[in-house]
Amino acid sequence: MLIRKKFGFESAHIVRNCSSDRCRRSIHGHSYKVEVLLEANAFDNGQMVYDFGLMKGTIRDVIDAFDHAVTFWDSDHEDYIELCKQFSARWISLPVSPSAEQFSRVFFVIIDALLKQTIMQNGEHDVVLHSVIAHETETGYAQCFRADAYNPRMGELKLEDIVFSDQVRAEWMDPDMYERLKRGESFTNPEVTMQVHTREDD
Ligand SMILES: Nc1nc2c(c(=O)[nH]1)N=C([C@H](O)[C@H](O)COP(=O)(O)OP(=O)(O)OP(=O)(O)O)CN2
Repeated sequence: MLIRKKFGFESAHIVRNCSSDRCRRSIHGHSYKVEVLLEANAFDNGQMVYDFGLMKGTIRDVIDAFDHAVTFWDSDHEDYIELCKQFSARWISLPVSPSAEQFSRVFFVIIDALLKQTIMQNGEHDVVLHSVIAHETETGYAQCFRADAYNPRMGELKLEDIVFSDQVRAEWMDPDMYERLKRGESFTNPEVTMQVHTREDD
């Protein structure tokens, strides 16, 4: 069975070398929607694949990192990268260009690692990431499946090559979360989560 949880963030970028002129050489922003699809063949103690509330921990933090941030390709012009860092406290550097396709791959690789390193507490069974959908606009989206995430022909995505600015990390529940993820440390789920409403929950 599949479950799907939707998140949102507002972010700015340029996508170099694409066909759309407005997109390739002008900084512009989108109200992104990201759908995270999880899969399992059995239920937890609450007869769920995975409690939606649990997805509002590290998974939400990683997606929210991109909110009110500028995301750039680390192969972009060095002057542009320098200006992004100088004039935006919140920035993310990616080893790939920030197209909808690459956003969906970036989220897949990070969330996949998070899930693999999460110690479940409520009888969850073999919960795996099925896919990630990144909606760039109301009409355009990309969906990344496992084979896409780890496909070197689409660009190699290593956790250590994705860099979050100091301000982004400072706003996480655990500012050390991404460093812990890269070190392969475990994340233990809370036994109970407290309800915190977000726009997407309404
Ligand atoms: N396959 C992709 N195509 C395009 C991407 C992308 O990430 N993957 N990105 C862009 C630009 O970022 C652009 O801003 C969005 O393009 P588009 O969908 O054409 O945007 P509109 O605002 O014009 O959307 P409409 O709903 O069609 O008005 C370009 N292409």
